[in-house]
Amino acid sequence: MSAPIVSCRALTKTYGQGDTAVQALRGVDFDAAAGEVVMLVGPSGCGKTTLLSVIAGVLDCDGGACQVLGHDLRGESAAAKTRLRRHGIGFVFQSFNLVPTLSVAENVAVPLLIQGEKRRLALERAREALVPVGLADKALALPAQLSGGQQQRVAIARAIVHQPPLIVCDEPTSALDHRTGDQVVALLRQLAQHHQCCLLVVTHDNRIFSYADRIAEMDDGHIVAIRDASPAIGS
Ligand SMILES: Nc1ncnc2c1ncn2[C@@H]1O[C@H](COP(=O)(O)OP(=O)(O)OP(=O)(O)O)[C@@H](O)[C@H]1O
Repeated sequence: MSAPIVSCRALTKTYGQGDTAVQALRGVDFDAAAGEVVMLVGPSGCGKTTLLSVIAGVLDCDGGACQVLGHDLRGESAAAKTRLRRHGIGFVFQSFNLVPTLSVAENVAVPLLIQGEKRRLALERAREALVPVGLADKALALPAQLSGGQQQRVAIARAIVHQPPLIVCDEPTSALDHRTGDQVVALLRQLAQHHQCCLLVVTHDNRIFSYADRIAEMDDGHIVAIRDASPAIGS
């Protein structure tokens, strides 16, 4: 197995307290390695987004252990987690989350600018990142001038521009039609493999399962099964 990128043991997370408490994670064991695509699936409310958010250092867990990129997240300060997110993790969301007033290239440059890269160099690298997603000619466009599939490809360029070893995606295809969603996930898989990064995808979309190496099924705050998937043809 390649280098471990994520390792969770007996992970627990509860929202709220007392009568209104919701135990979203009830002891999750989960591992993911460099170069693999793992999809987190399961019924609504089973804890997929919570698990992804803990792994991405966006949410704190209450119990158990969570190692990401060699960092023990339970022992990390908020500042250290912010650094980990900025340098180590790329994010792709259901609703693209592009800044409407920035050009496509400026949107892609955001992770580099946040890291402190000089604007000229950041924009140059952003334009380079638009090439593999097929949008080099849209660098100066505004997000609203692009289709949904094109906007998600911009978001993918933004997720990979700083070459993070981990990319997390929450329902990346749910705002897209089937064909476009398929293309977007094929592209994500191809780029993740090219950069040997670990790709974690929360999804309800069983049409994209064939792009996973492994599928982790969640139910009621647990991972109840992990199975190998058949990788998509041509990957
Ligand atoms: N901020 C919050 N405050 C309170 N409860 C929450 C919060 N976020 C999630 N929950 C609850 O935690 C449980 C797990 O939610 P989570 O969003 O992780 O599930 P999910 O599997 O991603 O669901 P979906 O597929 O519908 O997005 C659910 O019962 C949900 O209602």
